[in-house]
Amino acid sequence: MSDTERMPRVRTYLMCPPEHFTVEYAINPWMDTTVPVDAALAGKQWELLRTTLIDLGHTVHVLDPVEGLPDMVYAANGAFSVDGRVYGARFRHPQRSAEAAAHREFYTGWQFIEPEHVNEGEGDFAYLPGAYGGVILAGHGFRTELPAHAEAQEALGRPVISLRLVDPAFYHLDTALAALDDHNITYYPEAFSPSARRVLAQLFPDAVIADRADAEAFGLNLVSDGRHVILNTEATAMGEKVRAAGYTPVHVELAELKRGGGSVKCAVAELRA
Ligand SMILES: CN(C)C(=N)NCCC[C@H](N)C(=O)O
Repeated sequence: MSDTERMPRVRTYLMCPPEHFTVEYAINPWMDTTVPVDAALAGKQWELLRTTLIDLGHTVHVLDPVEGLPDMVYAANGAFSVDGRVYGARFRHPQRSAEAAAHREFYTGWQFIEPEHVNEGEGDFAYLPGAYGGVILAGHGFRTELPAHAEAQEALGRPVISLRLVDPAFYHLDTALAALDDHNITYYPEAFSPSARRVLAQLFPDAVIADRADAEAFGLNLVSDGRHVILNTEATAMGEKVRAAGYTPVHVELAELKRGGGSVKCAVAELRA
């Protein structure tokens, strides 16, 4: 399919500025507490991501950052919304647990479902409205626990496909898989268990397949509006792969946020009213 045939869909997003961003604890393999973070640079890169989304025609809401919650910039982890219903997050690590309340407050007026099980919002859940009548892909193995998948299905009324992650470097689903549009995905197969790989190959035969270098460059941690695929500047090869599949890559420098173990997608939650 050529680039001109891909139709973008206007989105509404939620982001949280890295005002209090530091790497003062290590809860994933990417975090190194011995190298100081350049907070000013992180702020500039975050702002460029925000304005890129706005320039593409999308709406970006901003969540107030809370002092003492340095990972709050990864706004995708705070909840997961589908058609006006919001399944709240419950963080695996105590360092992040207070973020859930800040997100809950943001969703005042939405139908909010309080979770019983550990889950890290859009970090481990992706929604494809055009695939199989609307399907949720869900990761488990490192952060989100398996019973949260059934809880999300009950809360959101959409089938949830459970996918087991097996490589600690790719500890959230959104480090290893992304929705490119309403019905297709890109993913790095080796991040998943053999059974999960079979499930993905069966459900998404036209998926764009990424390799380890793409995943390590956080090239799968992307945000797509169905046409424009926003990914970090390091992920050049991944950009070419999505271009070959008919999408338009838009690269944004986000190196400072990688220091906390995240990139574009982690910093952006989609609000599906
Ligand atoms: C793509 N990823 C991994 C995310 N969705 N979130 C990033 C979370 C980073 C944070 N330091 C943590 O380890 O929780």
